[in-house]
Amino acid sequence: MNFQQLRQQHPDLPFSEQLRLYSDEEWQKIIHHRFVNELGEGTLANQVLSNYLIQDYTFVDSLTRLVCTAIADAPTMEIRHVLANFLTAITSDENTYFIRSFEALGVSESLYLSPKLNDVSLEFQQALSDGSTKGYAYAITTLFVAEWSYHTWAIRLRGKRPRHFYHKEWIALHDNIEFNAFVDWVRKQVDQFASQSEQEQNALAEQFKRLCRLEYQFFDAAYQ
Ligand SMILES: Cc1ncc(CO)c(N)n1
Repeated sequence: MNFQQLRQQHPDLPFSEQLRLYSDEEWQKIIHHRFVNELGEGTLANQVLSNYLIQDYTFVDSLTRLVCTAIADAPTMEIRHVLANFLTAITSDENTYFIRSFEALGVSESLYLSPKLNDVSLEFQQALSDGSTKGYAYAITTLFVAEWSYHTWAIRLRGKRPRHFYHKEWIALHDNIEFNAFVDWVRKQVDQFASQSEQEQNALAEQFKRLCRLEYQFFDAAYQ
């Protein structure tokens, strides 16, 4: 089924939910990934988490660039303000999480500042960079996959109390009042893209699916 057929079958769903449904198979693989389960149980091996965080530190670097271009392309000052606040969060609280975790896990600065990127990370960089060159809607939809998927698995882990701070805080960074409000806001932005042309909608749906696939492959890669 193509994206327009899916929209016709589910005309009452918000655009964000239509996008998600179009990529449901990939989406479920992210939310129920072994990595997520082990994070919640606190049984994730340090080696796996180290592999993941080393790659993810470069992902977050690319993500900050994407947010910068979304700010530049944003249609209003109010939108710039919300995105700038998010940029502050990922360059402060989230950044210090990485640095403290690298220290606790014994990952040296030379390793996390000049890592050897795996294939999924390289593809992710390309997808994020594509996401930042095609205008506001494309950039926001790209950001949306990353934040909404992490938000969704973090909510799923509510009530889990892993012992180590590097497990606990990675969940808390994706389930807290400010972050949840931000994800809600992004979702409402995306819902407005229902008014774009069919051709643009289809491009957003394909980008959404491509990113969902990369998200679970990114988890897979931490085990290799
Ligand atoms: C790969 C990946 N996707 C999403 C997020 C959430 O920002 C992250 N930190 N890493």
